[in-house]
Amino acid sequence: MMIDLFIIKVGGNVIDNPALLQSFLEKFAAIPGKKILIHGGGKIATRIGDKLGIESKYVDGRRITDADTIDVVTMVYGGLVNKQLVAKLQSHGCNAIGLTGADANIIPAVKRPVKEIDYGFVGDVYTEKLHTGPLKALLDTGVTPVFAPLTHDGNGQILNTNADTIASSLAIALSEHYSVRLIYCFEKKGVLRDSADDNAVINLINKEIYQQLLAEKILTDGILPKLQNAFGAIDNGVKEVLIGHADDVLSNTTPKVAGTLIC
Ligand SMILES: Nc1ncnc2c1ncn2[C@@H]1O[C@H](COP(=O)(O)OP(=O)(O)O)[C@@H](O)[C@H]1O
Ligand SMILES: CC(=O)N[C@@H](CCC(=O)OP(=O)(O)O)C(=O)O
Repeated sequence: MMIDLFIIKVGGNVIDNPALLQSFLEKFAAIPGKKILIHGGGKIATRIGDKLGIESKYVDGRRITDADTIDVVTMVYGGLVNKQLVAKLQSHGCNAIGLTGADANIIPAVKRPVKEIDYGFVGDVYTEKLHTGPLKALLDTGVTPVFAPLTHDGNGQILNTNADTIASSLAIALSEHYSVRLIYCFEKKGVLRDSADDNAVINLINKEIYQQLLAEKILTDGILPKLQNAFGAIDNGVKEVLIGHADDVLSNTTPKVAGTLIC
């Protein structure tokens, strides 16, 4: 079956680079058919937190989100970044609508239980409880949903959820109705064998190669949640997952893909 829905995630390093963001959004707007954008913005939240005297801490690529931090990320992801992206997409002729996971109750989550680490107001998504109805309705009217990486607990609490996880959860839930290609866009050409060498792209990663790369400690920081989520998607019905450069987003919606294919 042909791919009939593209779910595309764009990370904070792209959003923070005006030239790269501009070219990414132009290309995203040019993708024909149904599509959803999920954005990060971790870098911007860190910078604005710094200005407010609120320090950022990460464990395994996830932000420790205390009471002050959840306010910062709600403002930055749900406000500044989301609305700027929507306005820019509108200027490129893409009829975008900005959402968080709380809107239309699309992404319910639970506050991550405290084990060795207290992540604070970080939400783990209930993939099986996602409400895809409102999204299908928007897609059917030609509107393009743009998600901030925020979820909610149903009791009035906004939660911070890694944007890669939001993207894979939406891709899994929507795979029931569509044939989905999930594309992670960032500022590198793919998963690299040597993170200092931008051209050392690994074209294909299966579970065996993934285990080897983990053992060799080639994967660190933000690439870890990306790959965990990519495999989670593949294992749960998503047809195709790609990790590639933001500039390659348009070609990555065609059969001629660039970057790292996860299988
Ligand atoms: N082997 C690797 N290949 C590519 N990127 C890597 C690798 N190891 C670590 N990284 C780092 O992971 C980062 C991507 O994660 P992150 O900064 O969270 O991106 P995003 O905001 O797009 O999700 C890259 O910018 C890079 O610095
Ligand atoms: C829980 C958690 O870590 N949430 C992320 C959400 C933003 C994000 O994922 O942004 P990037 O895609 O730009 O990294 C954070 O606050 O950093």
